[in-house]
Amino acid sequence: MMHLIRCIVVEALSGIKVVDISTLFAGPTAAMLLGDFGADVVKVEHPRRGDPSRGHGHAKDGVGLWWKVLSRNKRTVAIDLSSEDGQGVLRALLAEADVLVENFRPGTLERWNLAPESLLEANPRLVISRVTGFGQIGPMAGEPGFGTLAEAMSGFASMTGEPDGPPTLPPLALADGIAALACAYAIMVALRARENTGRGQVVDLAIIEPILTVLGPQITAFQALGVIPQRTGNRSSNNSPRNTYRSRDGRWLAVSTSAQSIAERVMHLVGRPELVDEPWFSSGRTRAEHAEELDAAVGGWIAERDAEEVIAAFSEAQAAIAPVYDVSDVVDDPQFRALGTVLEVPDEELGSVAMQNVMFRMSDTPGEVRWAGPRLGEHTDEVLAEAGLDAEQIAALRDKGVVG
Ligand SMILES: CC(C)(COP(=O)(O)OP(=O)(O)OC[C@H]1O[C@@H](n2cnc3c(N)ncnc32)[C@H](O)[C@@H]1OP(=O)(O)O)[C@@H](O)C(=O)NCCC(=O)NCCSC(=O)C(=O)O
Repeated sequence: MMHLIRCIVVEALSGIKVVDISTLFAGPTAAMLLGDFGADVVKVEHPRRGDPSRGHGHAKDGVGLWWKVLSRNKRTVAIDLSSEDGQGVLRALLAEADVLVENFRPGTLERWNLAPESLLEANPRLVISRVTGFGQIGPMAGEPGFGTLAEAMSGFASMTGEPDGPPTLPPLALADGIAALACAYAIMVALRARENTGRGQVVDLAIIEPILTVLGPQITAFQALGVIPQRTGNRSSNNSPRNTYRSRDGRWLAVSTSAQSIAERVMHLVGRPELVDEPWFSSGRTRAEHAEELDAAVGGWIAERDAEEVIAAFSEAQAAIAPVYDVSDVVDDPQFRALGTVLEVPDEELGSVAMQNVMFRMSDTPGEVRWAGPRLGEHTDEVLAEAGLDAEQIAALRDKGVVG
């Protein structure tokens, strides 16, 4: 019997149907993370404009590459949600759905007669995840939001960069990515709650909040001690040596000594064991006050050796070091290769497309990238038929421009 069950349940989230009407990155990434583990994700796009992420970043042969990653494992349906007919089609899709992911500004779903209360009335088991910049309540609720604004408002940018330089934004959608992870987590929590209560619910996820979790104890330290984190470049206020250092052959290497044991091994390795006996060496925070001296010791030692020699010596000493990679190194790296991190996914439009694999390995119900982002409206007929519309109804909606 056990054997039979294991054969049938191959994917962790099979049987979970997700309707993703969100755009750009935070909401769609959350839906992608569910699709990676077997949820049936139906991505809804505007019939004429498509998702804006199709046009973001690099394109090959006119095909957006980010889209290929973001919409992997999803089926795509084009529905104009601003039309009454389109709203009816969405309601039909939601009748059998477990999860709705949306990221319109508060008020937009309501304006489209798709208020969460009415969706829950029709399907009380639905989990509705609302991703916004600032949340559903409060003075900024109605404002358009981007991850960039969250990186600014959370305190992240104020503590990032060189001490004498400007506040620094990351060159990627960092707060969106963090919000996406939180959103996927929130949905799993709500699905688990539904097992207890039998009811779905609304999740209010503001992009400005999950990044605070990553920022750690900054609020706690401020309230307790008045500490305001300052920009420290590559240094950390929590430990030292912690920096990037240049080897003799011109490569950059990153060292961290968050653990006391590692800090001690590093100083023995670089020939400065006496520093370990300094009273200030006994904690990361007090080591950080001596970053100048510690960086000079480690940086000087590394500068006299080639990177390969440095890495081998750190490994031998069981100290922590990593080369600073760019993506060309990532796709070539034996560790990532051993993990199967980089994947080639067959694709009708591009032949094949490389991307990062699912985020972690599971021994019994592993995730899988089954296909890359589909064409606009590729699965409209199939998905609407499953929702109970016949071919004539679909053709009529297509003629009106409601679906594509
Ligand atoms: C992304 C936004 C700033 C876009 O703001 P607005 O353009 O004012 O849109 P609204 O939310 O009010 O939604 C209405 C618009 O949705 C568009 N839209 C999208 N899909 C559809 C479909 N399927 N049907 C009809 N309309 C659609 C359409 O253009 C509507 O405009 P009309 O036709 O005029 O009605 C906002 O949605 C927002 O703050 N979202 C929450 C935070 C978020 O997820 N931000 C992006 C993260 S990515 C990021 O940070 C980054 O890229 O950087």
